Amino acid sequence: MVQSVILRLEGITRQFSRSSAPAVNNLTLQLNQGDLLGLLGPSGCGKTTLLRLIAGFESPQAGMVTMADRTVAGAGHWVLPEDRDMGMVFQDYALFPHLTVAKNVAFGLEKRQHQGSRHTTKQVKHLTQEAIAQVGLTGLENRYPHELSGGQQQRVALARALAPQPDLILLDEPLSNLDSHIRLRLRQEVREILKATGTSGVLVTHDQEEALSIADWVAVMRNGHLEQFGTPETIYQTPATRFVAEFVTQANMLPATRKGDVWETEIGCFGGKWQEAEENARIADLMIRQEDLLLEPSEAGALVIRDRQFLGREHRYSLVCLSGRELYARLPADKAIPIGTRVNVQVTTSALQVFPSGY
Ligand SMILES: Nc1ncnc2c1ncn2[C@@H]1O[C@H](COP(=O)(O)OP(=O)(O)OP(=O)(O)O)[C@@H](O)[C@H]1O
Repeated sequence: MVQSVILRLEGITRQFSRSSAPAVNNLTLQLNQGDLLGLLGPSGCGKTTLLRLIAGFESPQAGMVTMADRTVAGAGHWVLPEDRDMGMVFQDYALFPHLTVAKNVAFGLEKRQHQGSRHTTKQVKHLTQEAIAQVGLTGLENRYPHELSGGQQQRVALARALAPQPDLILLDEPLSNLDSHIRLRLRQEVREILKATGTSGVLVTHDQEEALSIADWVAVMRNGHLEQFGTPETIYQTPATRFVAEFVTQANMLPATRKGDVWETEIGCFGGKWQEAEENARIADLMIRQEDLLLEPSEAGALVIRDRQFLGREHRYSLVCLSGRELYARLPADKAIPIGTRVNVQVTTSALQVFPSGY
């Protein structure tokens, strides 16, 4: 089945002032109908600006935004936000406190009705009820926002965005105001709701776990440009740059020097089959993911366990090398190695990735 493209960004640039670097710099990507894209990156990398460019709250100085074959910005075109077929969900819910759940959800539909939309009052009622049911809030239609939990309020915001059945939903850090256990549950639900309704989505987040766990595609941004675009699996397993490796996988990075066929580090030498660029490099950082470090207690061990955190299924160990460098390892929680134990480490060579210096 050929999927149609719902969103295309081509060479989008937005610079707020001449003296500052572009907040979004020559960015190109596309999203297929029904897919969910996670925009991920550290604070200030341009995620929100990019979302606002898609929404039409900002206009690009260069490039084009196309939504379902309609150019909405660039190349002489400009479509106002309210005329783009999209819904928005914000971090702070942005509900009207004096309106009930049903009235909040119906708001966009009624506003469109006043602007001459095709919906009859009966249809507005039906679409409202349907959206409320989709987010699991049937029965709470007459409550006011202050009578709902944060998670429920965010569901109302989602229902309000879904009710007009938009092509695309834009979600700006929708879960970051919620407690962690509600956040975990709701993020799965948001994905399920979008999938069940066939709605495409763009979700801004600075939380790598959130992006990897719910998005079909992840765009990692840095200083306004796209650092890597790929599936969560690709981003996690083969980060394109050292930045992606550190930011997304929170992997350990170990300085290494090439000695013949192996890379020498302060915790041992590692051999393997390297890429050509890696073969030619003399100095590099080796990426070792936390879950790929195996610990073997040994009195002559080169590392010491400084601390241990219990994370449920696993322990996260902080290890100190002789140089004082700190590394992290995650191991199944069935066996706890005491703090203070000296250990050696083993790494599956196939799990290593080399980032030549200056890469
Ligand atoms: N209206 C504006 N005027 C001037 N500069 C702006 C404006 N909006 C954003 N910026 C700047 O553009 C850059 C990108 O900001 P943006 O809010 O898009 O980043 P972000 O990745 O969403 O960050 P955060 O996660 O902290 O929200 C920042 O340097 C910011 O200061």
